[in-house]
Amino acid sequence: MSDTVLVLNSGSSSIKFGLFELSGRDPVLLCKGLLDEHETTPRLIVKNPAGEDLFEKQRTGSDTDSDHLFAYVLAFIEEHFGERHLRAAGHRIVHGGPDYSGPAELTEDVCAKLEALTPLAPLHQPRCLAPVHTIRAIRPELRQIACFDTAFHHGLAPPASRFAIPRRYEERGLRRYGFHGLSFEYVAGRLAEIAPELAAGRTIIAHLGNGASLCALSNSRSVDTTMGFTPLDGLVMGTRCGTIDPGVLLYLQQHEKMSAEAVQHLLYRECGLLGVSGLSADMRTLLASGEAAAREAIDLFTFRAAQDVAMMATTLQGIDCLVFTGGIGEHSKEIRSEIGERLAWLGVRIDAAANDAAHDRINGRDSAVDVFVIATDEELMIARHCAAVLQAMGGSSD
Ligand SMILES: Nc1ncnc2c1ncn2[C@@H]1O[C@H](COP(=O)(O)OP(=O)(O)O)[C@@H](O)[C@H]1O
Ligand SMILES: CC(=O)OP(=O)(O)O
Ligand SMILES: [Mg+2]
Repeated sequence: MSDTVLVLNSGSSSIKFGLFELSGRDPVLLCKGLLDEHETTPRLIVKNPAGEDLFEKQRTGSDTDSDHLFAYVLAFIEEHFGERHLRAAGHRIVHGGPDYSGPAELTEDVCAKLEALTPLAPLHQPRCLAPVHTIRAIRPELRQIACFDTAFHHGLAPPASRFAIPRRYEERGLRRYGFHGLSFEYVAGRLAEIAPELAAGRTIIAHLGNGASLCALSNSRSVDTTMGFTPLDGLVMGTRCGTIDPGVLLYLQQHEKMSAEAVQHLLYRECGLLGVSGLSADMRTLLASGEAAAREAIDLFTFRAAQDVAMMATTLQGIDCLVFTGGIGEHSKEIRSEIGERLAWLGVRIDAAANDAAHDRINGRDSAVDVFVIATDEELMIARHCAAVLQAMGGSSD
């Protein structure tokens, strides 16, 4: 009887899951799915590893929240993969605070500690922790493991980790943590497989999805990143503002008389591509639109991404390799090309045909920088961490 692990990845715009078999050297995907939270027709979609539909469940009138869809995920696994032994549920937890440099078992105490970090990731933390409670209620004996977005950046040190505020606040945890670590860790691993000669070099990974951030890697380790204390910092995102003059927040509170809650809602949910375009947070919609405001939102997105690549390159004292990943980074040749053009002064040259094909290497022969497109796989990274945790705990099947 082979062992399996269920992986849940709750992002800001999607909830994905995967069931992995743990018998071999690397976890193998058995099925994957999506909890589509569309307002009127929320759905659970399950696919086989080839991407073909296996099952679909629409939430009905009596089903009031995502809990029901998680319960269906567990029931589906029991029905179709019940002969295997589900050993653990692994969760992407966006904020791990200062304490976690690796995965942790989700005991009640650990959950309470992570819940206390909600103000530092209000869009994500409750969504990440909700399935932990649901699964505990249905399968209290099932081991649950947290894999943190922040853990990959745990080695971040001053000055990269520091804000220019009085030291007493830093002692209370006000520092830069960084996020998207599971994605950066996976992509760094893939890059080392595709181009091992670059693993020791200076690499910048651009995770461009609904949330977006850059990571500067030296010797495959994170030395700087654009997200900070919260996943609000850095690049322009779907609905988040990214880096902003803190004076704007004071102005909104003092002169527009906005409450702290209203400012939080504005900065997390109404800014970014949505706020500037007035149209959509979805890059596909903006690229297809002929409206001037949509173009302006795209220009701001690529302008700020290129500016911050230069900032990361300063940390690294140069750049050998640039990697695009995330929904936009993997799928939009226009955005890759526009960011590449803004970085021409750094010697970046993207080859048009290779960029169209979007397969691994996309730089031209005359490029001073190696440029790649690598599809991220946060679920597989979580499954790998869980496999290591379970192995360290020993072969027992509890
Ligand atoms: N073909 C495409 N062209 C441009 N953008 C795309 C394409 N496919 C997906 N995207 C964009 O990717 C973003 C979502 O990224 P993703 O990484 O899946 O999100 P999440 O952060 O929720 O994991 C959306 O803005 C979406 O428009
Ligand atoms: C940390 C973060 O922004 O995650 P996501 O891209 O899933 O919103
Ligand atoms: Mg994501």
